Amino acid sequence: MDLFASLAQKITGKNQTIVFPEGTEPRIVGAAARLAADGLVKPIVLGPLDKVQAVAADLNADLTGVQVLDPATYPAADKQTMLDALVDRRKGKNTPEQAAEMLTDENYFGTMLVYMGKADGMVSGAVHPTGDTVRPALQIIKTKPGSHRISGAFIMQKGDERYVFADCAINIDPDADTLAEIATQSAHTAKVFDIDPRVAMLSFSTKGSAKGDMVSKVQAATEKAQVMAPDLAIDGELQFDAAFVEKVGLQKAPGSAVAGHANVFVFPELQSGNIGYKIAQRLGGFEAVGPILQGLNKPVSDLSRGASEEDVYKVAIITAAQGLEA
Ligand SMILES: CC(C)(COP(=O)(O)OP(=O)(O)OC[C@H]1O[C@@H](n2cnc3c(N)ncnc32)[C@H](O)[C@@H]1OP(=O)(O)O)[C@@H](O)C(=O)NCCC(=O)NCCS
Ligand SMILES: CC(=O)OP(=O)(O)O
Repeated sequence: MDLFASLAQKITGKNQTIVFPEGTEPRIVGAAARLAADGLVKPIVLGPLDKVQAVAADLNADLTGVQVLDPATYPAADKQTMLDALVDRRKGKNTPEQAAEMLTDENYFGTMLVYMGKADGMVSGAVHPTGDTVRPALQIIKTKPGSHRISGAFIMQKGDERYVFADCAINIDPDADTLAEIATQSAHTAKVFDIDPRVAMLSFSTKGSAKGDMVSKVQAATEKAQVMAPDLAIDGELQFDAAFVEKVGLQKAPGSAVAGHANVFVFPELQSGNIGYKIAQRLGGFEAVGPILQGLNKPVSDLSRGASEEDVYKVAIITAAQGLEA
């Protein structure tokens, strides 16, 4: 069965509530209306009712089943409860005055709805850059037990081909420990999407063909990931051709259980990860679904600002499916 059909089946009837802070953005309103009409999630879109309705009218979208919530007119008692919860969560980090200021930002408001259990997940980032979208989740929702860092993966798919690329969104220059954790998180994400993971730790070097600090970091991360998850197929350091092309894998990394057959690609830092996924998407014709945040206590999903309405719809389905696991 198609990936999204099977996820849609999983969430149907589960009434997962997903909050969309960017409620006046047409791609968001269109996707929320479709998700409600298809009975997949209960969307909450944030924004002034008249503005959301105007966007829906322009799109000819039906808002039946979509809750519109305007933070500006949120009841005073509920706002105070939210503020108290945020002040408590950010104790020692932010003052009450700073917390009140944070709640004027729709991404903090939406994240608090998730933190307080009033929504099961959040999807944002069609308009906001990644940092502004995910910082509230990093500060408030935080990592789940066993995770130390949050990272961002993409499911890349074209026809029957399906791969995981990570980290393409969050950790700018991960150290070896973080890279090892990204590898095990990404293997877990692969399993959620019915991919039997074979994880390649990517570099510009294969098995010592080049030297230097960048290569040593990937080698150390590979060893750490293998220790963290001895049952997983993880190997490195591998160049992309050695990881992906059987003949090249045999030539450059003979005996590797991953080389030539990798389907989970862990990039050494964010420049290569973010550039790599966009090249596969824009030149290679792969659909890029994500970034899916890995390691968070509750699901919050970022979008690329280049996301289409269809991307928003699909990321919301993934977020709701993650909510069932949380
Ligand atoms: C994610 C990002 C915004 C965090 O940056 P930041 O807010 O300056 O980070 P800070 O170091 O000030 O950390 C803010 C909080 O988040 C936490 N945090 C930061 N990165 C984290 C991570 N990867 N995992 C878990 N928590 C993290 C910090 O511990 C801190 O928590 P605290 O306030 O409770 O102490 C930053 O790493 C970034 O810009 N990444 C690249 C985003 C991007 O542009 N991607 C490309 C497009 S997708
Ligand atoms: C994931 C990503 O690259 O996001 P954006 O295009 O919004 O920067």
